[in-house]
Amino acid sequence: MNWKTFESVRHIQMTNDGERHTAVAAVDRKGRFARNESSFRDRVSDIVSEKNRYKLIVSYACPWATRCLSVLYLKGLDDGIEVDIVHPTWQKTRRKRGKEDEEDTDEDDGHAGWVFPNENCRWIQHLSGIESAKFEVQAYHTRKDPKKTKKTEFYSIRDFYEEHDNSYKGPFTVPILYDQTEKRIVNNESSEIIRDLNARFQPLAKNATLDLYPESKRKEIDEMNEWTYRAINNGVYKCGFARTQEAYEEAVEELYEGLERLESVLERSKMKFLVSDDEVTEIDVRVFQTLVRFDEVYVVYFKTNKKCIREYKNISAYVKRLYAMPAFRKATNMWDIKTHYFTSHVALNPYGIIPKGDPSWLT
Ligand SMILES: N[C@@H](CCC(=O)N[C@@H](CS)C(=O)NCC(=O)O)C(=O)O
Repeated sequence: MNWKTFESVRHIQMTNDGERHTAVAAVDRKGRFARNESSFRDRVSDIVSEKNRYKLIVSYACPWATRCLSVLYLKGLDDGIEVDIVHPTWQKTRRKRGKEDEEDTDEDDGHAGWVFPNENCRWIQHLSGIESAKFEVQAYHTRKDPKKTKKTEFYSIRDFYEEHDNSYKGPFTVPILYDQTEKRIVNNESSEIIRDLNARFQPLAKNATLDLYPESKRKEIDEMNEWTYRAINNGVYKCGFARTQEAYEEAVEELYEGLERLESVLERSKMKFLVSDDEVTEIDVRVFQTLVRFDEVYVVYFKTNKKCIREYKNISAYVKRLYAMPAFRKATNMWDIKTHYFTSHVALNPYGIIPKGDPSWLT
């Protein structure tokens, strides 16, 4: 066990004392998880026809990022917008000045977050330093074309934020929509990125006729976005990152009320998707990402164990229906999902053991 590294990372994951921090530390005085507002909120104002001017930086593990990835695949934008994928296990994000090798991280900097390993790096070590706790690096996790960024190379997601604003203290989150011409973060808020992917890249979209936010359904989608975000998408995090029994119980109650409500919406409507029988919309994309992770991760890790998704008749059939669609399937990588949650927060799972689970019900 490397106690020095472990302690510095644990400290920063548990406190919010003005140092660079992660979302895990965002709690209020009552121990309730209080998510930070996203900070980069420019929108893509013109219609984009230039290939690979923008890139989307994601983790397969993150439900907010894979929202964007599903939309990118649904719209057929995979040849028009580049995608960079980070490794799911958080690492120290600051390397010693002048050192190229990511093993050489700055011991005095406790921040841990998303990184792109070198292409010759085969394993990522758990931050506990325990020898046996190491996680494979796939080619898709490795560092991407350095010429497209302002600095000579980027190692961590934090590097992208600090290129943009060196005084920014985090959290250094994905997804990021990055402008490769202006070399800047345009937006880091998934609910806005999916709207821009839906509407602003039409000349590059192979499936431009699909409208995920159609005029006639906007009111219904907005209304559903509100309660599903509060109770379900953000609700699982409020359960998992709660620091008092009271905060946890409040969050669990709200979460399961939300799931019962979703179950009855699907029971009553008998439609294939949430607000339409023939076309998927953004509400399906948003809700799916939480539901598909629920039984494999949240039930154990976030203590949302009153009921599994596979026990809900209508919700489980709905998740399976979406999972059968290539755009959803391609954006779902269960290895990255499980590896991230169980190996990144040293304060919550110090040994990085990944529970077995069984996602076979999805197919
Ligand atoms: N509001 C953001 C939330 C994104 C977010 O919380 N991403 C998490 C991963 S699931 C992250 O990157 N966290 C990094 C950190 O906390 O340091 C969005 O919806 O885009």
